[in-house]
Amino acid sequence: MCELVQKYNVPGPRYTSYPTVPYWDLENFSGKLWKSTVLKAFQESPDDGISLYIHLPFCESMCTFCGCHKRITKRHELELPYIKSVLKEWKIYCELLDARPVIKELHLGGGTPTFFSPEHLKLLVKGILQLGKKTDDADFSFEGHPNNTTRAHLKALYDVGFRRVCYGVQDYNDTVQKAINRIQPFENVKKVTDWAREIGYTSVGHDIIYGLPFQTVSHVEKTMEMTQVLKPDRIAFYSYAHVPWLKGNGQRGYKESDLPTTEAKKQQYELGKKMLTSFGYKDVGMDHFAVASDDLYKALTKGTLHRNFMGYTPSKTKLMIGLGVSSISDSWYGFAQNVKSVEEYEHLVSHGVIPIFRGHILNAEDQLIRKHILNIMCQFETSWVNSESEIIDFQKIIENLLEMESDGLVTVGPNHIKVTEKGRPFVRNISMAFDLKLHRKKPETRIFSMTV
Ligand SMILES: C=Cc1c2[nH]c(c1C)Cc1[nH]c(c(CCC(=O)O)c1C)Cc1[nH]c(c(C)c1CCC(=O)O)Cc1[nH]c(c(C)c1C=C)C2
Ligand SMILES: C[C@H]1O[C@@H](n2cnc3c(N)ncnc32)[C@H](O)[C@@H]1O
Ligand code: MET
Ligand code: SF4
Repeated sequence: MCELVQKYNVPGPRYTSYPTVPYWDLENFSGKLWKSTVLKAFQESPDDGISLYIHLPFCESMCTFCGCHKRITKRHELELPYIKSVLKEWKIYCELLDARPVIKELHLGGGTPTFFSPEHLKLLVKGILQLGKKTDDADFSFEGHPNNTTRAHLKALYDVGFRRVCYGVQDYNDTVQKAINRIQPFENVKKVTDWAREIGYTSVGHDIIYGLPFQTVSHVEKTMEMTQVLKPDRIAFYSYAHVPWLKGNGQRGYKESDLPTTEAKKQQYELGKKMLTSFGYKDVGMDHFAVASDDLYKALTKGTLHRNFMGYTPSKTKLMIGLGVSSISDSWYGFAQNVKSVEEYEHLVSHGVIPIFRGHILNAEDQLIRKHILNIMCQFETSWVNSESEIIDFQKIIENLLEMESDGLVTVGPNHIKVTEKGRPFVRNISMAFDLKLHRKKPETRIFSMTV
């Protein structure tokens, strides 16, 4: 296993989209094309509903491991203008659609949604629901910071339909917490987890990371033991993505030599996974574990599991609109990303403009490859019919997989590929075999995190 880890630990995309952002064809993209794909996806899926992601970028202090798009500030007077802008952006989209949108999924991410006051968050969600309506089985969720989520936040969001929350835990060890500038005692996580359950949330998630600076196998062991005490319904167990070259990201306060080696990181993953399994958690897909009764695991068994910019979700909607700075939207036929600066964002929406700055329209090849990568990431297998060979070169893909086949990570049939149990930690590498854009043009600079 160790040799495999060394061998396959290469830079690679996380495939929250295909094509991945660095491979978007910016020249053949326009706001006009984008709007036409949004409308098409909307009209083609009247019954599925749409997904909304809202990015709330502010945080009071900078965690140095964090790869998310955020703005560090203590100026809470920024809250209201930002929320008004998000509602304006939503209005622009609603005017484009020819019917009242039905919302299947709503996720508040960040940054720190709980930076905002409960009143402002309620105002935001009520404003969204004024122009749209919820499906009966809607999944409304948010990311809560254990250090500043209050009972009032949980209650306010519960009242407007939220039933799922995830908290950033990362690691409970003091040395690790100091290194990532995030002092967060167990008591805080316990308090917010208990409150959520008392109020009636049906799914509480914890995010845990391995491979953090100064983190050891025994820190992971201890963090898992403490996690078991609180019994979260879902656990995201992420590999630390070291991407210090991303602009505005604070990954500096520690040295590369403070990070665990590839081998140590793999041991942390193996132990974490073993412990989670022994506690009764099910492995859902890359990075995700859940109790058997959680919707995410049920989706895996039903074959409806889907992956988008939010990570894994229980079902697919054709249209996902991302509101707020840096958010990415997915219209099935295209992707578009919003501008990253708060000022520019607020300026654009105040002029009635959809605030995107780049995007990609999928051609027939992209759509097929995306389908297969989604199958690999969500169902751990994929198959194709002969007519697809006219559009993509499966021989090339099979060639790319030969070495992984001989290492026992996949089985390859004439028109079927299946990830083995041993191959599961390598789904990113296996997906890379399908990424014809990556094979045609290898990146010249570092853009992706390591796959292990
Ligand atoms: C709450 C924080 C977010 C996490 N993922 C996203 C958010 C908002 C959404 C997201 N993730 C990526 C993109 C692509 C945009 C881009 O500019 O490349 C978006 C919109 C990809 C990504 N995420 C992480 C990295 C390092 C990258 C880019 C490079 C790569 O594919 O490796 C880090 C990271 N962010 C989040 C997680 C869980 C995570 C790493 C495990 C959360
Ligand atoms: C939303 C969740 O994303 C995870 N997260 C944020 N940045 C990184 C990173 N660089 N590597 C791995 N996980 C990360 C945290 O666990 C957070 O809670
Ligand atoms: N900002 C929150 C936290 O750190 C939510 C997860 S990170 C985007 O806990
Ligand atoms: S981990 Fe959460 S609180 Fe910390 S900087 Fe990132 S978004 Fe902000």
